[in-house]
Amino acid sequence: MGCFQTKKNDDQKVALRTSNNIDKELDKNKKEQDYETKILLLGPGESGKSTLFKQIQLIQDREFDEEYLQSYIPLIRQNLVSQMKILLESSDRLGIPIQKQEFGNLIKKTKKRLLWNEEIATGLSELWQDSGIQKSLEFKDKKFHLYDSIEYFFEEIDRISSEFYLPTNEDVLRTRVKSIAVEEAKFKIENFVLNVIDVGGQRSERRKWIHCFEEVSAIIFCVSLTGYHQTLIEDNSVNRMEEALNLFSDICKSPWFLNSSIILFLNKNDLFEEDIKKIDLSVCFPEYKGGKVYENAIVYIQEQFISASGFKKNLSKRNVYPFVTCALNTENIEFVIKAALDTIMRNNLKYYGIY
Ligand SMILES: Nc1nc2c(ncn2[C@@H]2O[C@H](COP(=O)(O)OP(=O)(O)OP(=O)(O)O)[C@@H](O)[C@H]2O)c(=O)[nH]1
Ligand SMILES: [Mg+2]
Repeated sequence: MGCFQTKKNDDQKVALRTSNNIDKELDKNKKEQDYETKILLLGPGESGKSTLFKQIQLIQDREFDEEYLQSYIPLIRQNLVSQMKILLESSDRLGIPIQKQEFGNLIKKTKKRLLWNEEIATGLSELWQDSGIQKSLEFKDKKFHLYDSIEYFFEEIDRISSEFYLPTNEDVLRTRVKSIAVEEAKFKIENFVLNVIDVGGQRSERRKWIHCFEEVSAIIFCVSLTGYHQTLIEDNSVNRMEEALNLFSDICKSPWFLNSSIILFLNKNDLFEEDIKKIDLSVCFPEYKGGKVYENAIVYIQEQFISASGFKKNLSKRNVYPFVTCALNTENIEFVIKAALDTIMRNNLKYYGIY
């Protein structure tokens, strides 16, 4: 017993000494040099990677410039049109009648981007209030999928329709544009120079991922917490969280990332907090018995991802570093990004033999 006790104390002393040395090295690095790191944002479609990319830009610059904000006007208006089209087509399929049929037909027929004008804005606003459309909304996620922020944008449609409209930061963060190209940018946050790479997460986009796999310091793997009750856009027989778990497992086991820190962002916490009150996590994990209790559900999901990583607790040198995030919340993201950067730097010092 005594012997074990002494051994444990020795281990603790070594761990403490190593940790203190790393702290000193971090302080030294912080004072002396910029620290370059390559961060790859991975995860399935709609998990929040591009939103995070925009937030990192915002953390660096503190605001988006006017030209950038303006570039979002057509995208936001197109989000409104495309989502109304889905609502109208779904109402037809569900046999739910719409009052404003004529304008509805015009929206359903649009193939290309609509030229935005007052008539379109008023028509969309009236359609949104149509009792048929409101009824169809009740079937969201069960019979069809809509962008997460579409309710927010429809509620703001008067502001968005104004000829003087300039999107806010929140509008930009909430806009949905599916990534179909790899986007790469350098950011400076404190004394870190981050080379951040954002890729498309839908299945058809993942073949491009391998081109970014070399010399990655860290992966930030994004998962939408709401995926537990949603299916994929690409294949509506597959649950989103199951897809995320499989993908995460492949990434953690990949020989490309043996020296990379694996940071997990359990994202869309704001939506999850609401959803978990209504939909039990057991719809995705039948063995889950924690009920509709937020804390139980988060812990359970986190455990599933740690287990999928294959990193054995106390046996493996590798860890998953999980964070619960809301990518729309700049303060939250600034906090977790800085914590993640600290983790990445500590791991790099360990891997490259400084400690
Ligand atoms: N409410 C809420 N919405 C979020 C959050 N994170 C992202 N979104 C929204 O979710 C949608 C999808 O986010 P994206 O950042 O485009 O997702 P992505 O992972 O880049 O998707 P792909 O490019 O298809 O791989 C956008 O409309 C975002 O505004 C979040 O934490 N909360
Ligand atoms: Mg994207």
